[in-house]
Parts: sequence; C-alpha cells; structure tokens
Amino acid sequence: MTRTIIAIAGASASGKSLFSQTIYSELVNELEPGAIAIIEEDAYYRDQSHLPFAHRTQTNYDHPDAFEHELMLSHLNQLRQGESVDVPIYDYAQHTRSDKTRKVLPAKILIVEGILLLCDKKLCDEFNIKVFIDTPLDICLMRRMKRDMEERGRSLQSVIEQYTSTVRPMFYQFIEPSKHNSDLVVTRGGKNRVAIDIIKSKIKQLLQQ
Ligand SMILES: Nc1ncnc2c1ncn2[C@@H]1O[C@H](COP(=O)(O)OP(=O)(O)O)[C@@H](O)[C@H]1O
Ligand SMILES: Nc1ccn([C@@H]2O[C@H](COP(=O)(O)O)[C@@H](O)[C@H]2O)c(=O)n1
Repeated sequence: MTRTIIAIAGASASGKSLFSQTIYSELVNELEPGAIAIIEEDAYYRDQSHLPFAHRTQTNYDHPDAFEHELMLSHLNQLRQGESVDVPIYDYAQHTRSDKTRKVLPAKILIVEGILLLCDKKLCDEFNIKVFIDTPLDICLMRRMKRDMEERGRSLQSVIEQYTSTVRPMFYQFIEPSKHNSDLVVTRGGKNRVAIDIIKSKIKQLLQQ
C-alpha cells in the first residue's frame, strides 16, 4: 500500500498546528476510518526526566539536538510498513516527556508538523509533500507570548528571555533556511483557506489512486 507523509514546518507559533489540525479535523469524518493520522515533532523532544528541573529550563529547545529525530524516523518507517507506534506525549510545563504515550495507527495519509522537520535530511527524505508556513516573526512572537502563558505554564519574562536567547537566533540559523527545502510556502498560516483546501484536495486525490 502506498502511504503519503505530509510535513508541515515553520516557526514556533506560525500556525502549523492550526493548519494541520484544520485539515485533519475537516477530513477525518469524511474519509474511511484510519485513512489519516497526525503526529507532532514536539512529541520527540528528548526525555530529560533524569535532569533537575532547573537544568531542563536551560535547554535550547530550538536546536536540532533537542529532538530525538532518530526515534521519529524509526516511527515513520514502522508506520510506512503498516505497524502502529507509541508516540511519546510531551509535557511543556515539566520540560520533559510525560510517562504516557499515544498509539498511532498506520494511516494512508500521515501529517507531521514541527519547527525543524525540514532541517533534517534523513527526515526530509521521508516526506512526500513538504509545506512551510511563512508567518512574520513579530506575529509569531505575539501568539507565542499568549499561548505559552495560557497553555504552557510560562511567565512573560521567561517567554521574552527564551525568545531572545534561543528561539529567534535558532529560527534564523535553522528554520528560515529550511524553507528552501519545502515544496509549498503558505502565507497567513492556520487560516489560509485556499492553502487548506488545496492540501485537502490533494489528499483526496491520493486516496483515490
Ligand atoms: N492565522 C491565524 N490567525 C490568528 N491566530 C492564529 C492563526 N494561526 C494560529 N493562530 C493562533 O496562534 C497560536 C499558535 O498557533 P499554532 O497553530 O499552535 O502554532 P504552531 O503550531 O506553529 O506553534 C494558537 O493560539 C493559534 O490558535
Ligand atoms: N520544554 C520546551 C519544549 C519546547 N519549547 C518550545 O516549543 C517550540 C516548538 O513548539 P511549537 O508548538 O511552538 O512549534 C520551540 O520553539 C521551543 O522553544 C519550550 O518552550 N519548552
């Protein structure tokens, strides 16, 4: 069976999750059961439970080394071969993996979303369609402040410090250059209706083949 992996990359808070979840939720009930699944790169942040909490707050979470991409790659290979996988569930407040996992079944269409997906050559080789969500960084920062304070247990000061020391520099070093590895660049992120409809049509076309 042919399986298609669609990568959605872009800056933190650019709208990757909203874009991916919109496509997924609008299709999931329309398609045959198990046709589409979704995985977040964030689930593959390295486990840091062996480190004291204070150390975990100092990790550079925007550098490729923060991710266990080898595990993600191995999961993508297993899914391609029709096997289900147990994807870690990440805890942003604790800066480490939780002790829970989520079972993902091998779907014909797999959407993966994350900041550094298109920086990794081995991962890139696994993706059949590569999308980059291109949102101005000042808008991303405003969204991130709100989200991290409301949903990820952060203070305003910690968001600003982390943004200045790692998030912004790593964006320019790794994420922005990876835009050139994409097939499609999407402006206006999670609410670009035309782009969402184009990807949905492509998915339906792939499922008819
Ligand atoms: N086009 C948009 N307009 C307004 N808010 C948006 C838009 N795209 C995303 N958001 C909001 O910004 C925040 C970050 O978006 P999210 O999709 O989680 O980003 P990412 O997955 O890239 O980190 C969320 O609260 C989301 O609802
Ligand atoms: N413990 C952590 C782990 C990650 N982050 C930040 O998450 C961002 C990636 O997730 P998005 O949903 O925003 O794409 C990344 O920029 C990391 O800085 C964190 O703050 N703490």
